[in-house]
Amino acid sequence: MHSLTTLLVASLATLALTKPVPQITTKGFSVTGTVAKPLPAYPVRLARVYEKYGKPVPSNIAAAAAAATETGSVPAIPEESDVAYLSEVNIGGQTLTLDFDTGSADLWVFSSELASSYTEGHAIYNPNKSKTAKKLNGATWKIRYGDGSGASGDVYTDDVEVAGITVKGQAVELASKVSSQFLQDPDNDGLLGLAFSSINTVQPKPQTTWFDTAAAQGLFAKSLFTVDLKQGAPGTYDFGYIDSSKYTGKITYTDINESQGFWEFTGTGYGVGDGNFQEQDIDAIADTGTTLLLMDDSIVEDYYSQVDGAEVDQQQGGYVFPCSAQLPDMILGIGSGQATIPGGLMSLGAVSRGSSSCFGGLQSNQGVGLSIYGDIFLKAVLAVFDADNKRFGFAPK
Ligand SMILES: Cc1noc(C)c1CN(C)Cc1cc2n(n1)CCN(c1cc(N)ncn1)C2
Repeated sequence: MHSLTTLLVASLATLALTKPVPQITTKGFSVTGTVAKPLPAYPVRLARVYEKYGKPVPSNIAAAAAAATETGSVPAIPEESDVAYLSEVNIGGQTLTLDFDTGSADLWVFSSELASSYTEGHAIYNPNKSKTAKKLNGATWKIRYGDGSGASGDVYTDDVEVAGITVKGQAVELASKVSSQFLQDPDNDGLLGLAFSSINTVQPKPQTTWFDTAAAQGLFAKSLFTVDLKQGAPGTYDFGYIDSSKYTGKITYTDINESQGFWEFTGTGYGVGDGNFQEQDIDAIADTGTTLLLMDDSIVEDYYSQVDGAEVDQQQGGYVFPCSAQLPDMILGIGSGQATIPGGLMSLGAVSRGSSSCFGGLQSNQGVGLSIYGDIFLKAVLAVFDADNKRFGFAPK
């Protein structure tokens, strides 16, 4: 960066830290007198300028950015057989456990607007019991997921706390209808979408995800979150920072294409066990809301051809194999690196209690043309969803 720019940035930095500035609140401007309380955005924006040009962030700016922004971590608790992972969220003083989903962009909840026969066993959100709820008049939503499940209803805004970080005025979509798949899952009180807000289903005006609302309010020094899921054990979602103790080696990044609203990238190929790596473009999304690893039939058939006794079980709806089988590792090329999914993670366990037949973690994407790198993949890595730089990263752990 040549001297003029340095001078400019430095003067901006000084300005931001000394000049009394109007305190922007959600209700517009109010001047806070002579107290020089820099806008959260300034030091954060300044830190980003330095980062953008690959320069070290001066300690006073980094300190100001850190003081003005938030980070947080929340456990991700696996449901039975790791079919989904649930995390606590507080909405207007009410605690629910939601499925954080990087494959969708609606924050919806089981609510007081559902028939009580549908809410048994669930925590529900009742806006009439919240001091901060406001109805978003005229707004409705309706979502359909890849497996045919879905829900619909109307919309309020309220204060939503995730990982100790509170976002004011967040759109909360109340379910007045949910499909049968959700009724079978008593611990799941709804979803918190972490895909791009461009695919939010609220009409007439789509709303932003909790993460995008928080980022727009300048709450994060770095607009990114990490996902650390584990097989049969609690993991974490971290917001605004990368915890270096959660991975080994280095993080490998690949650019994402957000035009479909997903964390979508082009994988570089795959390998089965210690076999040859097959270089091929794989259009993939990183999706915490999908249990499995869903890929093209050719790859699925290649993988199970190396598993003795593996076969398609129509009744179970996919490949099964003897639970005694030694499963090969699955290697996924991403960016300049390769993610290894150990064979032990490539199973969802016995198809039913006591059965010796196990359900494969890798299944067909039914030819939809997109591969879905779901929880089976995410259990093998520390995943970084970096919105600032429009990139997805992974590291061994
Ligand atoms: C998950 C899951 N899988 O088997 C069961 C049972 C569950 C849990 N149970 C509540 C049923 C269910 C179905 C869905 N979910 N939960 C979460 C959202 N869904 C997604 C998200 C997404 N990104 N992509 C595809 N579908 C479908």
